[in-house]
Amino acid sequence: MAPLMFTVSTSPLVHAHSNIRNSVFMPRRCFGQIHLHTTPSIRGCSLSIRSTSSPYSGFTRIDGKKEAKSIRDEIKIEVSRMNASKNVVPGLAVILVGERKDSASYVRSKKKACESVGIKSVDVCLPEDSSEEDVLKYILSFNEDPSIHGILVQLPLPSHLNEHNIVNAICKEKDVDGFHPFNIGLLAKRGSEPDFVPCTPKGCIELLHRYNVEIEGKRAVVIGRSNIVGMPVAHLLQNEDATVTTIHSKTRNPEEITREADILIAAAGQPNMVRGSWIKPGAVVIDVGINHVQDLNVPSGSRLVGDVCYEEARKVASAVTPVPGGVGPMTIAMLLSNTLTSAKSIHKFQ
Ligand SMILES: NC(=O)C1=CN([C@@H]2O[C@H](COP(=O)(O)OP(=O)(O)OC[C@H]3O[C@@H](n4cnc5c(N)ncnc54)[C@H](OP(=O)(O)O)[C@@H]3O)[C@@H](O)[C@H]2O)C=CC1
Ligand SMILES: Nc1nc(=O)c2c([nH]1)NC[C@@H]1CN(c3ccc(C(=O)N[C@@H](CCC(=O)O)C(=O)O)cc3)C=[N+]21
Ligand SMILES: [Mg+2]
Repeated sequence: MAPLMFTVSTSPLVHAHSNIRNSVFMPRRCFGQIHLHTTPSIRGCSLSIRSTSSPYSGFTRIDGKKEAKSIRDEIKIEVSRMNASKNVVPGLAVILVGERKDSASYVRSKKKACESVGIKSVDVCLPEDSSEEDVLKYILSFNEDPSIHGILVQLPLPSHLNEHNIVNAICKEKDVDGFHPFNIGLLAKRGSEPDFVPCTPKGCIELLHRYNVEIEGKRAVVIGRSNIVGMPVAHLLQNEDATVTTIHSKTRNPEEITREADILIAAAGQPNMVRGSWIKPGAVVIDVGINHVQDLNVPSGSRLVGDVCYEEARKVASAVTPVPGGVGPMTIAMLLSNTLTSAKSIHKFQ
């Protein structure tokens, strides 16, 4: 644990406009570490909903693309430091089954990101009708392969495959997605830390840290309870002493619950579900959703939107992540970070 050593204003409420990017309070090198927050930068305020114009002169667009770039720059330095000292190149294996276009595109982004920091990436693309044995064969060989430090099986898998059996086969030392029951168990268990935290949830928390958003004692609401995002991000927030409520598809009147949130994380996969009126004024909103919606005004015929109606949210919230350019790039940066951590741990490099 490496608490930050900044001594800063102890005023409990600081206006959002003091939450400037590039602020001297911005923690550096904070991925994969645990922070002590002494800078409550985003102002909490009354519950009355103002949906006309922003009460904050300092609305912040949380720039995940920029933060991810700076994390990659640091990872690149660490990768070369490790290579110089141990003659080891971290290696990530990605297994893709089937031909989903979105999955293939994430796999390409991961490969490109690996190249940009000097991590070796090995991709295996298997046909849609692969058997469980086919997939397990690759996992078992990567488990044994000393040049591979991280193994990721792109989800969702084709429906005839048992996700549970496949994810469990990844050895826990190379579980850079943090989806193995061992790591999920440690995440959920109080007083223990998992070896790997799932990348998207870790990216969300990292953004909150980097923008000096106070979490302790705040009300956090998570929309979604999936194994990939909703469930682990709720655990992470609770571990940081937020009071956490989870909303799912059976929740009644979700907007009444989201309006109480100081920190709102939307991961439902429902385009523009979160309207301005769902948001408490001054709240910080993290939009995980990646939804392709039809737009005949653009050449591709479709456009990427989040779960949050950004144009409405920016008038009410103090800070919002955009889609694209918010959580997505952070997810990939956290994957690189987890792969580096794994390689360091396997090769006993500090
Ligand atoms: N930016 C990134 O890096 C990533 C983005 N994503 C995106 O995040 C979104 C969520 O992904 P994922 O968690 O995998 O999705 P899932 O479909 O696995 O889970 C969605 C969750 O949202 C809940 N939900 C769905 N509709 C509603 C609704 N109308 N009201 C309340 N809750 C609802 C579901 O409830 P129930 O449990 O009851 O079914 C479920 O818990 C998707 O858009 C996905 O593309 C995902 C991973 C990474
Ligand atoms: N085992 C596994 N691990 C995952 O981490 C995993 C997965 N399976 N299955 C699918 C989801 C989704 N996911 C994303 C990664 C990057 C972006 C990303 O970079 N998005 C860009 C835009 C991308 C675009 O333009 O399409 C952005 O938001 O700016 C999005 C989504 C990882 N996932
Ligand atoms: Mg724990």
